[in-house]
Amino acid sequence: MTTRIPNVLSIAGTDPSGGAGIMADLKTFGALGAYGCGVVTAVVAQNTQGVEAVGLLTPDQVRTQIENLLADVRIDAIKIGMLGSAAVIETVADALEAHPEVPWRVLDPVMVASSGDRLLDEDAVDALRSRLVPTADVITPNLAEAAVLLDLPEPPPEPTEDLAARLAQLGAGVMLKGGHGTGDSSEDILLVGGDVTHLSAPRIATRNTHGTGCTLSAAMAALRPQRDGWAEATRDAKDYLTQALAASERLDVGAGTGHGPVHHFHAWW
Ligand SMILES: Nc1ncnc2c1ncn2[C@@H]1O[C@H](COP(=O)(O)OP(=O)(O)O)[C@@H](O)[C@H]1O
Ligand SMILES: Cc1ncc(COP(=O)(O)O)c(N)n1
Repeated sequence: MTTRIPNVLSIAGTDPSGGAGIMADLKTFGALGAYGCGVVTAVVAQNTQGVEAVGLLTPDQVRTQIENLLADVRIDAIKIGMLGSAAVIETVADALEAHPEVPWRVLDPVMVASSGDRLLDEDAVDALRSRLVPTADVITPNLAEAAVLLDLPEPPPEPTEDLAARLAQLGAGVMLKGGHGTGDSSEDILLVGGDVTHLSAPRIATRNTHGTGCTLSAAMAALRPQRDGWAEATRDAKDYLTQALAASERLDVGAGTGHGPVHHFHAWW
């Protein structure tokens, strides 16, 4: 645990509507006492209704941003979100392997937006699984992403310890998210270093779920340098997200027919 202000990096795609991607990550870092840095991987034209277009950056553009940043700024934790292509996945994996000094790494294996639009090339899943997952401390798949990573025919209905254990065999700790379940509570399972933690929060009745996964993984990265372990950091990250979901109705973003953002600054305004 550090007492200095942590510098936390998001490597992710953009969301001009500010609810997901690197925009959500930087808000989350700021709300949780971390200084935010950002490396853009993709320029995404999206709003609360869905994704209109995806423009991927080249591997060279991504590599140069990371190297230039790390040559100057001490980074205390990294959150990795949308990467888009196998080539960018390889680039980020190479960069992380070349910088073992960055202590904490959270990988959100972003594949599909909450609107259903694809954010990762289909042929990139192998690279994600074999190159990037083993460089992460914790991966944060939702149920659909867990099914893809494990080659299951369809998403399981709820997180289970067995599913989390199979994901952990890919080479990282696991925060298996149950936001797409149906019960009265939203249940997640954290499995790190063989320790299982069940995390439960009341399911909030809202359409404002755009960026929940981004916000959770960013909160984990922001809090890990400020807490004693992943269990404590993840519990506090989920509490922050639950409060941001509960306060989301106070915002007025989008036409109201899509999925609005959560309120990242619910504790301030
Ligand atoms: N309606 C909700 N009420 C409370 N928590 C939720 C709700 N929807 C999602 N969550 C929580 O948000 C986090 C992100 O989960 P999920 O929606 O499954 O991920 P993703 O955004 O990647 O699809 C998890 O901790 C999940 O439990
Ligand atoms: C650039 C970008 N990255 C990730 C998501 C997924 O968002 P969610 O957190 O709702 O799964 C998104 N919509 N856009």
